[in-house]
Amino acid sequence: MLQAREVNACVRALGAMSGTSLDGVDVAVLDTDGRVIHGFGPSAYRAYLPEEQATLMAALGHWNGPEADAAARIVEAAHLEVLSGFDDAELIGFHGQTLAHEPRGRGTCQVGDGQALAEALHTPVVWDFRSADVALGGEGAPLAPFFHFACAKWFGAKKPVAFLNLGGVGNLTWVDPSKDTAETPGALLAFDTGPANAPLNDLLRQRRGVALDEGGKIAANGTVATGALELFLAEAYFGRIPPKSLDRNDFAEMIELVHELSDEDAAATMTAMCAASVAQGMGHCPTPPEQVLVTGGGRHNPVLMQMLSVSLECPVAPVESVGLDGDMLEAQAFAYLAVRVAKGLPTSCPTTTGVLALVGGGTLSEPT
Ligand SMILES: Nc1ncnc2c1ncn2[C@@H]1O[C@H](COP(=O)(O)OP(=O)(O)OP(=O)(O)O)[C@@H](O)[C@H]1O
Ligand SMILES: CC(=O)N[C@H]1[C@@H]2OC[C@@H](O2)[C@@H](O)[C@@H]1O[C@H](C)C(=O)O
Repeated sequence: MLQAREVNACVRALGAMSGTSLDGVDVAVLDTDGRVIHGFGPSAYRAYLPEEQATLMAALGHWNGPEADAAARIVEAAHLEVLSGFDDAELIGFHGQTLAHEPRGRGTCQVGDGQALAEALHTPVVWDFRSADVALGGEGAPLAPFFHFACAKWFGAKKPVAFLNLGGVGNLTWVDPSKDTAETPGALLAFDTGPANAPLNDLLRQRRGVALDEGGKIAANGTVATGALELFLAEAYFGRIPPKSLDRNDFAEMIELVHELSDEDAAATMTAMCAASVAQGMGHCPTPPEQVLVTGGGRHNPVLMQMLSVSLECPVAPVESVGLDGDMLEAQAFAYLAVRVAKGLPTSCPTTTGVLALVGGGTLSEPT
């Protein structure tokens, strides 16, 4: 019987995240009772090979069929490889790879079989974190907010702060740590801000065969096209009241807005689009946060960080400034959420996903 089910037990959990930028699998150990963070453990990263990444890319938008199956096998093999390097986890939180996300339509689809991983690793696995939330009327995303609340408590925040994740898609969590728990009404507000790095990555892959604008060097030599930026901000998504979420490719057509621009101007404009969507989203925060703590790969881009600093009305800093690891925060989040699921605790609430009631999303698969 999994010790995690004992209410007060601290569990050594391993979280695994394969995000929308499709670059690889992040894995991190977290010690937690599902409420309080007791400690952070080792972490690892397993990049997808170019041919694996191409298969994952081709599977985006496929809810099932051969493309989705091929993606699932890659996701399972990559996770097995990296998770096998850890031998003392009592529980694994396995997010899988999102191929499609349409919470108000067909649902949400993360591929990778958690039961197969539980068997291969001889360890219980929590997976399929998003379906229960969507079934109860929620967006199914973002799910990291309850962990963000625990992080704010962990570093001793006393006033509201915001966590901003800049991966393929951007998401913001406003946290009031003076409230007792994440479940307390008014403690959290969360939503996807807009596209973050994915559209620029896709543009540069098409035009230059490179995966990203390393260090923002291409954008640094460009000029922002204000007309394209204004057209982007006129998208209906930005007028929607949160909670709200996005699929990776919901803004794929924004490449059209920059298609006549040079690589440098297009990169500068797309970087500005990311920053401007965050600035627009900040207006939804119940009170201005004391600071915005940036996590995810976008914090490695100084041009993006500078644009955020200029356009937000509060200090902006990477999460490392409060002792957290911005490359592993999402993996740690799914370790945390796995423990909550095992203990029957909720993982989302009306103000994080728009779900009708507190819901604990996830399937617990024990090895047979
Ligand atoms: N040194 C860097 N310079 C510029 N951009 C970077 C750098 N490092 C990472 N990035 C950007 O961050 C992306 C990866 O971010 P991250 O790993 O947080 O995404 P993800 O977790 O896959 O996405 P999501 O959070 O949407 O699921 C890269 O694809 C790239 O666009
Ligand atoms: C459907 C889906 O996979 N959404 C991801 C994606 O990547 C960032 C943003 O969009 C966020 O909503 C979510 O991931 C993070 C880990 C979350 O659920 O908090």
